[in-house]
Amino acid sequence: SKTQHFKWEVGYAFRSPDCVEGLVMGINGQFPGPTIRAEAGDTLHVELTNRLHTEGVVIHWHGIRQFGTPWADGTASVSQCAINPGETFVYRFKVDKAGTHFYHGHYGMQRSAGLYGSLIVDVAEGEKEPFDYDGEFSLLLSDWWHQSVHEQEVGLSSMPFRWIGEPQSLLINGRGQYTCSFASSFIVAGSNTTAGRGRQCQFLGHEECAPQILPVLPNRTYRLRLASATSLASLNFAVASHKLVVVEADGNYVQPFAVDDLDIYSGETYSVLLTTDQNPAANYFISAGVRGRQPNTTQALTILNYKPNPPFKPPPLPPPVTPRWDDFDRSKRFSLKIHALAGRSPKPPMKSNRQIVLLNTQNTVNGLLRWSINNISLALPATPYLGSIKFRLKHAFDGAPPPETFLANYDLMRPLANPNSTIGSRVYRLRLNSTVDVVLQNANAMKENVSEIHPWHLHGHDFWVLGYGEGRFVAAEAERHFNLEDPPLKNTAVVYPYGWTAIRFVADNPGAWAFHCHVEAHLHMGMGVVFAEGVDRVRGIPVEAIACGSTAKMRMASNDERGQELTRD
Ligand SMILES: O=C1O[C@H]([C@@H](O)CO)C(O)=C1O
Repeated sequence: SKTQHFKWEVGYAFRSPDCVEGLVMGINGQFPGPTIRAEAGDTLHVELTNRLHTEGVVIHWHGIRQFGTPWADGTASVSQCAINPGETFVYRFKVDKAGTHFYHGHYGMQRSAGLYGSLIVDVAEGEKEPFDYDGEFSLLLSDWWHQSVHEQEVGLSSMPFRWIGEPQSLLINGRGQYTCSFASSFIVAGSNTTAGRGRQCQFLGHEECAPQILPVLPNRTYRLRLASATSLASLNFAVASHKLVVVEADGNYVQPFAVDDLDIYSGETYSVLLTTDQNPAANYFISAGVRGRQPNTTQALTILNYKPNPPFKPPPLPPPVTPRWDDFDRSKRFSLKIHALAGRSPKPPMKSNRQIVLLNTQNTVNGLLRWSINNISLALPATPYLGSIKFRLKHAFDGAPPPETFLANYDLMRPLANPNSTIGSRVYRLRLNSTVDVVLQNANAMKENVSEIHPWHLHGHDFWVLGYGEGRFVAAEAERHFNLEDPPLKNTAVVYPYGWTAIRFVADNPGAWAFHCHVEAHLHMGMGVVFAEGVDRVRGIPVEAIACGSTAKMRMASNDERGQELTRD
């Protein structure tokens, strides 16, 4: 293993991700940011300088557990202070496990501004993956708005509320087409399958918004690494005429299974194997279309280009049809196909020490639309939790324990009679090395007969997905059906409308960790909680991570010396 050094500058640039010019947040002038390629066991040393003129920034390494380096998790207000314009923060951490990951901004809604990139970890030298392939491609999926992130943020916290709406475009590796389609000859009336804007794109290949084509040879097997950095969209991914064999989910091996298409939620990653066993005289469409919410966005397209066909040779067959957005039974069937690969992943403890039930509801707080968890809507404090817990700064956040469940007579199927909830900053304190079950319980939103889909992402840990269910989670009944045999290990899991999802994890990573809906707007509206375990054991928090809020004042009050010691202790 080795240490890899990167010098990155985050800044805005004019780009045309979907053929329409706007501002993107890039790294070293690149959008999406540079791909990091490492080997398991490597240490990454990323020197990040903020070249935004008036905003702080942080970068979260999604899927990396940050054992021993909780301050490098890159979550503003949780693991560190935002990096100020002109300042530099060094992210130094180990990538301990092979897998498909990505990185992204985690301050305000900066992920939506385009701050993301791929992070691929290969197996360590001498190790082997449990499958073979001849070549690979990384496809980072995202959604894109023409409205600025600032307008989006202000709209979400305005009265009257202004929802961000569905994205204008879907992007594959930062490329989409808003003004034209390169499958216009296949337009299906009334469907979002192909671009509604009938103009045919004329690409030479060098255009910023030209799709990145995947060149392949016949009769080979390719690994497609998919990662969804979307802000809102749940996606369905497919390659016309080709089967996809799922082998990895969120950086963990799964029991291989073949599908025609797969659902991928924001925050998830998958590897699929594709064999080029179709007629080699043709090219084939690759598509990603919206699922889970009523779509108003045309599907993202690129081409599987059988060599030696020209890259843009039009495929004779239409793009795959994205399954109906609200066919949730279909989505659930896919979720239930995912099992851990025997012998390659740890099994869950058979019992948990604690069960936390998290009910999500859409609420109003002083008339503003918010999301709440057990009736508390998360408002991140000015002082990051890691520092304020470590140094016992009592007034930096609400120290009361948050509720472990919700009222038994709560009607999940109706809008709240009283939609008021409160803003809060409480923390679930977990006993170090205890086994924790979390049940995500979905419910009706503000509008009747609406319950939305939410992908939840846990920082600092992988978790086992023990089960999904409909309606109210009833422990005695549900637990009998938990999968304790071969549940998949993941870091993101979806909770379906009016349903529940049960996960289990071991709180074995000293630090403060966010657990939240990965829909950017929903987190902004309060849809998250914070877990903390063993923080008193955390040693070596860099000064830069705590140079704000109450931890900064603490250091000044102690004339710097005690502060220095404290952070070194
Ligand atoms: O948080 C959300 O707000 C809107 C809608 O519920 C109210 O406009 C929407 O679709 C969300 O996901």
